[in-house]
Amino acid sequence: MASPTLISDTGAWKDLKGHVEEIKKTHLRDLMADAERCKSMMVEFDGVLLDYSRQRATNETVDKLFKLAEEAKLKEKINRMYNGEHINSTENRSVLHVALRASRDAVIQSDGKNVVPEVWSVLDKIKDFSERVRSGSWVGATGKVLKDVVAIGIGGSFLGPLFVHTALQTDPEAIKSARGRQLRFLANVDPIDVARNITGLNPETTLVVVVSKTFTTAETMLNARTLREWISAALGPSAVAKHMVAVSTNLTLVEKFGIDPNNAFAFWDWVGGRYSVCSAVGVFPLSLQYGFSVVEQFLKGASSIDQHFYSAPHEKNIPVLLGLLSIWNVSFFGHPARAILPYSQALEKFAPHIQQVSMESNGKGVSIDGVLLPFEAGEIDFGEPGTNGQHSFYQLIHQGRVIPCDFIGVVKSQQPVYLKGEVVSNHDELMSNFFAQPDALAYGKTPEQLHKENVPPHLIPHKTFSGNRPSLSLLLPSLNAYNIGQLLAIYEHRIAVEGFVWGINSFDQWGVELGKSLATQVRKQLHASRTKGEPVEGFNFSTATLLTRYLEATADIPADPPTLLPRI
Ligand SMILES: O=P(O)(O)OC[C@H]1O[C@](O)(CO)[C@@H](O)[C@@H]1O
Repeated sequence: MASPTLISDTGAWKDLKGHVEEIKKTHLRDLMADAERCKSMMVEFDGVLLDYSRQRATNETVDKLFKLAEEAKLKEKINRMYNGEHINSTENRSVLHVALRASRDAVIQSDGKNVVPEVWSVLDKIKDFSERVRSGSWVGATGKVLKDVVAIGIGGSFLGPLFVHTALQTDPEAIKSARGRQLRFLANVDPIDVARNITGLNPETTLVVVVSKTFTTAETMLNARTLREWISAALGPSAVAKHMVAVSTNLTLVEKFGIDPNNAFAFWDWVGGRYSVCSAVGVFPLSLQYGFSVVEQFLKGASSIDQHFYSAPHEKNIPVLLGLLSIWNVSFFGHPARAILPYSQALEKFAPHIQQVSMESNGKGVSIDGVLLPFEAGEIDFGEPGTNGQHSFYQLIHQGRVIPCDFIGVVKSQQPVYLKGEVVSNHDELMSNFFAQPDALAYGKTPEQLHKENVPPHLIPHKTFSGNRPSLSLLLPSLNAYNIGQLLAIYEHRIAVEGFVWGINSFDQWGVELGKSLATQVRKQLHASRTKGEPVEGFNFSTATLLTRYLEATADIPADPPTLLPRI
């Protein structure tokens, strides 16, 4: 008999469908009472501790999930990824972000060629160039040191680097090496983002890095042309060569744009945009800001998890366990969302980055073979650092919808504060919440408990918490560059595990294309209406009405306006 195409046709999937009905009869209050069970649900690797005992799962559930992984050929798929096979079949590409952080002597093949030497030749170039800028041996057109950097890019060419930058900004070692320097990110095509990013900057001391895998992304290219104009207007067109550099896979378009390809940092089509933070996309701007040695630690942290993911058995493999538990929550419990709740302000841009990695990867409607999925894949990711989230959306998580939560805690704060006479340190105060929230979700509060506390009867329904709400906790030893790399790789691989088991292609993103092509049609219409007075045509009633209103209300804009840059 031919093997089934869809994972939902397998015996393991059907078995879990039946098993979840049994698990629904249990309560986390009871499951948590079994210390042996809890002990078996703690896994540690390289200082990172995962506790998944607050999942609505038993050891039997986990065994059944491993069977599902077997049916999905998870290990084979992981091996195929590391072996450089073209697992991104709709784009006919290998998926080798692990090669970006492999050690210099590693061998990772793509299309019959070891890609590691190329990776390291770009890393060496980044090290050299960033040291020249930081030391002042590469200066701007007027001879001034380039102390500020604006990185232009969007999506994967922005969110990962922003996450890492935000996390490093308060790390003591990174602070020392960034002293006197600024790194900003211009992503949105909204001119307000341009205004915000150039405010307070002097073109004479600014280096602009255009980051785009394709070098065709409309938002990035318009922002690049805008900042090229900002530099030329202040320093003359010849200054662009000293003040603009690029990161791309498309060096031909980089040169066409007017950037010397010698000042461009390459990466490769086997690096997906949302998996590119460890390529020059992140490493170059971050090295300019923090120095290469700090960024190298970040790469090492990611590499440590890469090796763990590749070699650890499923029961000890943190990304595998996380991925399977997500599948359990999404596909069997039917929970559509996941909250990412780092108890560290330094991780405030982690959830926005994971939103893209997860939702662009796994938000798919067909299997990798193009068969319509009879189940929902992907989940809605959102999150905020604790404790801010507690004062925002936790009400819904505690008493409204069930949202599986990832609690991420850090043992040692980057910036400890102790106040004499306070009961606990500021970090202990933060961590008290990290430890308390998962139990509040798991145990809840019963009407009986409330009666005992003399709560007035009419308030009892309002103050009752059903509990039985799943979460997991990840505890990191600290939050230095190495740990940040670990955290990134854990989530990247977890998301790959989910996609491998669902049987989808987690490495393409056709879903973003339709919006792009419709925007092209609107752009053409706006140009024709503004320059030739052409009426709005070819749109439905709603869009035509809105477009007409927009054009009429801005009819005073000349057809060919002079260059105008923000002045704030
Ligand atoms: O780096 P580029 O080519 O400018 O693309 C930016 C982003 O656009 C997308 O293609 C769609 O959002 C992402 O996958 C990618 O990270």
